[in-house]
Amino acid sequence: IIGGTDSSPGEWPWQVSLHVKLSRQRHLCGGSIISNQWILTAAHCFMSVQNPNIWRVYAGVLKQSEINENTPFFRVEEIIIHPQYNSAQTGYDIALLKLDKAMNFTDLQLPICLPSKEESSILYTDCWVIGWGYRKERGRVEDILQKVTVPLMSKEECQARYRKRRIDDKEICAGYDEGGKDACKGDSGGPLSCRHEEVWYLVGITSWGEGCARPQQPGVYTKVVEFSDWILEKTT
Ligand SMILES: O=C1CSc2cc(C(=O)N[C@@H](Cc3ccccc3)C(=O)NCCc3cc(Cl)ccc3-n3cnnn3)ccc2N1
Repeated sequence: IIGGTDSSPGEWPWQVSLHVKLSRQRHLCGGSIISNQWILTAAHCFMSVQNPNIWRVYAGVLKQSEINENTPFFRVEEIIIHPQYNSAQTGYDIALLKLDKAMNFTDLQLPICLPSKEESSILYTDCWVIGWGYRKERGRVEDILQKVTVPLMSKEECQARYRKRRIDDKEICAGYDEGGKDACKGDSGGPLSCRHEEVWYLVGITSWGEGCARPQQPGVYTKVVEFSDWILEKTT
């Protein structure tokens, strides 16, 4: 996260850290708890590692330094990547992880609401992107979960910023024309969370951008409301 600040314990209880354990173990992506057995994240996280057995899901953590060989984690029973996914820049950057067992909800691990199609006309004005990603383009994974507020922008404005690309109806952009606040490497798969009338909704999944926090290069997120049928089909 560029231009953000430290989160507090329990501030974002739906945020999880997805680790890959090969010879070493490391945080690779963020994700969001949407039920006691399902995590929503980005499809691109799995392009090099599709084997469910090497993934570890850490919930209820604020700091990466809380994670060690004794920290409890969930194993992944199934990885469901959207069938139309090709690359982050061409959309459908969404995946579901089925946990090997249902988690107990606590103050530190709770699900976030999925936006419903009926409410897709809501203009969200209080949106935050969070993660343990880099604080600058050439950085490193951060210890304390970072948060930054970013304004949503229209598809037309976003398309004007990305002339060489086609911004899909199932993508949503957020950021500042002057740059300075954005997601970055290590944040992908995590939530773009928006609060509306005291309830938090999972509006976006951190997907791609041209550099991090550059002027007129907003972050591009998978627009979750466009996939509610797919999510319901796969998780019920
Ligand atoms: O221990 C380490 C050090 S190396 C490392 C790299 C990455 C990484 O590149 N992540 C990518 C995605 C990815 C994940 C898995 C495999 C390959 C790539 C990412 O987050 N990418 C974020 C994409 C992004 C989204 C928005 Cl909304 C705005 C700007 C950007 N960025 C543009 N340039 N950098 N970030 C993630 C974890 C890592 N852990």
